[in-house]
Amino acid sequence: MALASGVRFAERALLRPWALLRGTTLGRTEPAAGGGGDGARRFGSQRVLVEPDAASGVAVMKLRNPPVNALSLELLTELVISLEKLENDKTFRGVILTSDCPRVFCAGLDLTEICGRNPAHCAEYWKAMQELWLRTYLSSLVLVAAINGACPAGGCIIALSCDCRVLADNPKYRIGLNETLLGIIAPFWLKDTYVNTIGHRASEQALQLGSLFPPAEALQVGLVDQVVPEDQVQSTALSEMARWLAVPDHARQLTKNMMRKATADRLLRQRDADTQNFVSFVCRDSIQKSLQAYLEKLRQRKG
Ligand SMILES: CCCCCCCCCCCCC/C=C/C(=O)SCCNC(=O)CCNC(=O)[C@H](O)C(C)(C)COP(=O)(O)OP(=O)(O)OC[C@H]1O[C@@H](n2cnc3c(N)ncnc32)[C@H](O)[C@@H]1OP(=O)(O)O
Repeated sequence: MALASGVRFAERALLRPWALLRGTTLGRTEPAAGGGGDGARRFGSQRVLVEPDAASGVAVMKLRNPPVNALSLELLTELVISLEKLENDKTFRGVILTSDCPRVFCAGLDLTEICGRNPAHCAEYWKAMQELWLRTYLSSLVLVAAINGACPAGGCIIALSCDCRVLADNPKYRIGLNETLLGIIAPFWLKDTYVNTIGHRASEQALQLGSLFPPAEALQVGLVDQVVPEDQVQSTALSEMARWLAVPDHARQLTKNMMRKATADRLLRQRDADTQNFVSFVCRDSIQKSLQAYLEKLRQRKG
């Protein structure tokens, strides 16, 4: 079949995630609350809850790594595996990605994974980050982010890797790439994703300033597609999903691939170098000090 040979090429180049899996409980299946048939059964892992609806071909994937859905190595691995499972099941055409943690969609990279860790651990962690981005960015499924909480840095990238973003209208739910404020730098593939979404000039400003946009500004700059009252985020995400699923899969998938492949290929061509850059950068004493200070500030700041 002609379908997305480029997507398949990219998928073949991706790591197998199983080796990363440590102490997770993937594959567990349990009846959804009030559910009966197969279409109502949910599955998932400790940190990712998947509620599949076979009738509509849409699954809701909830991040549940309290308190703030920081992207730990385990969460990254479980996300990759859950996504792969849905992609391999031809019943499913779309996924709504949302948070099971109150007030936070995803706090981004788990700073405890790169603070005071050895280079080998940082490298393993970064490879898992690359893997998740590649898989989501090139996913053949329609991905809609239902952003029901704060969405900084890596959380923003999760959202930007989706095809469409719906943000709850709450001034505390800010979204953007604030890396520079932590003294770190967004890698080129993250920058490319930003530019592809909001354009060069807006990215140049927002990346340097580490801007986190409140909902109205996020909508204005094009970081999100809709801002709706908090209690309408899920229903709006479902409506958006219906709009995207009204398009024939093969045409939509090939078009998505055409729009995104060059960006993903840039990372695929230099994954090892990107990992080495990341590791040598975050393992510098000065960067470790800034990250420690930021983490300490977060721990002291309550509310
Ligand atoms: C499926 C598709 C996926 C695609 C994915 C691709 C991924 C590719 C990613 C590539 C990313 C590369 C670059 C990324 C860089 C980063 O992400 S750096 C991290 C930046 N994050 C932040 O700056 C957010 C920091 N946190 C906050 O601002 C707030 O915590 C919050 C999110 C706004 C929530 O506030 P609140 O509800 O008030 O909670 P707090 O009290 O602040 O925090 C609770 C505890 O959680 C700890 N914590 C918070 N954030 C982090 C974190 N990022 N890492 C580790 N720990 C964190 C915080 O210290 C508190 O801890 P305790 O005091 O011990 O309870």
